[in-house]
Amino acid sequence: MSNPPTAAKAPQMHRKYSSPMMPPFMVSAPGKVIVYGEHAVVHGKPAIAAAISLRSYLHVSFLSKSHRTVTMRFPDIELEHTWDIDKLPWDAFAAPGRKKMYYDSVTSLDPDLLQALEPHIQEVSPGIPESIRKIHHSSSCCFLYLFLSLASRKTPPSVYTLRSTIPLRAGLGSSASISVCISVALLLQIRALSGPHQDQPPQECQLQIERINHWAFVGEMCIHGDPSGIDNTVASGGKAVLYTRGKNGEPAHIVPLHSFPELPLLLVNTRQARSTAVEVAKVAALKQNYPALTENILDAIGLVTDSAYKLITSPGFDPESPQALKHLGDLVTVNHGLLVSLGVSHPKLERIRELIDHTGLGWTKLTGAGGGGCAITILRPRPASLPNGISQGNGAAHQSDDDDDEASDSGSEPDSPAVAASVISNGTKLKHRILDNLEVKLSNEGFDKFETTLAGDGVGVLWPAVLHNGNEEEGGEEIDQEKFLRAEGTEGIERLVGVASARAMARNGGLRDVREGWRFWRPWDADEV
Ligand SMILES: Nc1ncnc2c1ncn2[C@@H]1O[C@H](COP(=O)(O)OP(=O)(O)OP(=O)(O)O)[C@@H](O)[C@H]1O
Ligand SMILES: C[C@@](O)(CCO)CC(=O)[O-]
Repeated sequence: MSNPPTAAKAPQMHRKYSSPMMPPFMVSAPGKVIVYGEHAVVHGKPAIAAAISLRSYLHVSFLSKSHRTVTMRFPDIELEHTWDIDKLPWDAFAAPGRKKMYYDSVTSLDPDLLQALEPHIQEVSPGIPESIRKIHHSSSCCFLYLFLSLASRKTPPSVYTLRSTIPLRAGLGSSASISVCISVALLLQIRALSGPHQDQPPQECQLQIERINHWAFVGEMCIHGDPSGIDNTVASGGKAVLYTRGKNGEPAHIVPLHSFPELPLLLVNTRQARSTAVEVAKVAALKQNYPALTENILDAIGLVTDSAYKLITSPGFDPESPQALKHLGDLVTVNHGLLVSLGVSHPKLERIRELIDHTGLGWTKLTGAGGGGCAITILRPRPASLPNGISQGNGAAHQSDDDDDEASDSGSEPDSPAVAASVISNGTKLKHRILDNLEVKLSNEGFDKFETTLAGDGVGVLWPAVLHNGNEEEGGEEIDQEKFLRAEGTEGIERLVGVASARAMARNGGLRDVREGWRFWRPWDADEV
């Protein structure tokens, strides 16, 4: 497999797109969950977020020079639009004082550039309902702002096809993930990135990730009003970070958490649409009306994050130890309560929490902006510890601090405390029975359940978009745009792009998906690409 063109070392090749046509290539970026600290992070408190295994995938293909068009195909939101490259407002973006280089720092959107883009955004999806049109326009604005900032008038005609396995507007950073994909694709096209390749030193990996993240933040600003930057940071670099927003345009303080445990995570989507911008504005209004009270709640959320950070980075931290997990779980519970008091929960999130609490499977909180979206549950690690200390209260199971009592199978209802206790004697099989039973209940109430792993890879590159299925001798199978569009659901997309989690499970205990042919910038273990 060849590497992406790395022009940093060959300046004479810079921005040269002559024949033969560039091969199609793919990039991908993960979604994220905020484990602790959402909303408070907007107001300068620390938060911890981690990448998840759900991802967006962007396929870039090139047309012959006779076309002078750029096409955005975003079927997840039923958006497809083609612009004439020559009619885009290149002059506005290249005006003296406005032109940005790929290494420049852009911390806010330029209102004049937004105005120059406006007619090109307005021509997208006329005559559809306003609520959907707004979504189309956010994605178009993100794409066009980045395209005009990073590409040039001479850019080759191209088609950008994006599909995501991350549910939209669910608190899982779908917008950041697409911003990262668009940024990395454009940066690769203009040869402003080096690698990813084997043996790339960690500092060099970090530099590429920062460059991508920087532009992804610009894309995020086009979609959100006032993002903290935490989502794009995790979608770019992967794994997990402690993130504190910079004050007055200063850079954010980002501490990569390389020791963050790759914990199994239950994710439940309320399927209640909401907008991050609206939820963030709710908290801003609360702060305006009740400044001292709101500041205290935000401070308390910051303390939750601090406590988790101290634990995770303490010497000898063992995520498998029941005490450590209980500490992380208690913090999840407290964090959720504080978010409820900020007014960003939703009855559906509370219902999910009630259903999961009843099983004793783990600790649950809303994640992301709330107001709908998703809940996360940190699962107890070993079936043996699953029902520890479950006791009866108001008909629901809840955890006590008492840890080591065993109980026997009573044969009652699968989610009753007695049956939860029986998991100890029946191990993993029963844990899965409880999970299956929960899935049915959640699905009956219209919720979607996903099982994922925390702390995965960041940006990935498949250059060219060819998979060899383990056989480097044969030419391999090209992933073309049509195959990508035809792939059915998450499973179909993952199969097409070479994700083999089952194989990985057998090989490494399910800790990391295997992504055949894909390369990643992994500053935490630069050799293991
Ligand atoms: N698969 C996709 N295809 C095209 N556009 C997308 C896709 N996923 C997200 N977007 C864009 O991102 C917007 C969703 O952003 P929003 O911040 O509301 O949700 P989120 O990023 O999933 O949640 P959060 O920010 O709380 O984690 C959509 O309106 C759309 O413009
Ligand atoms: C609610 C919020 O804190 C998290 C969104 O995923 C907003 C942000 O950080 O931009």
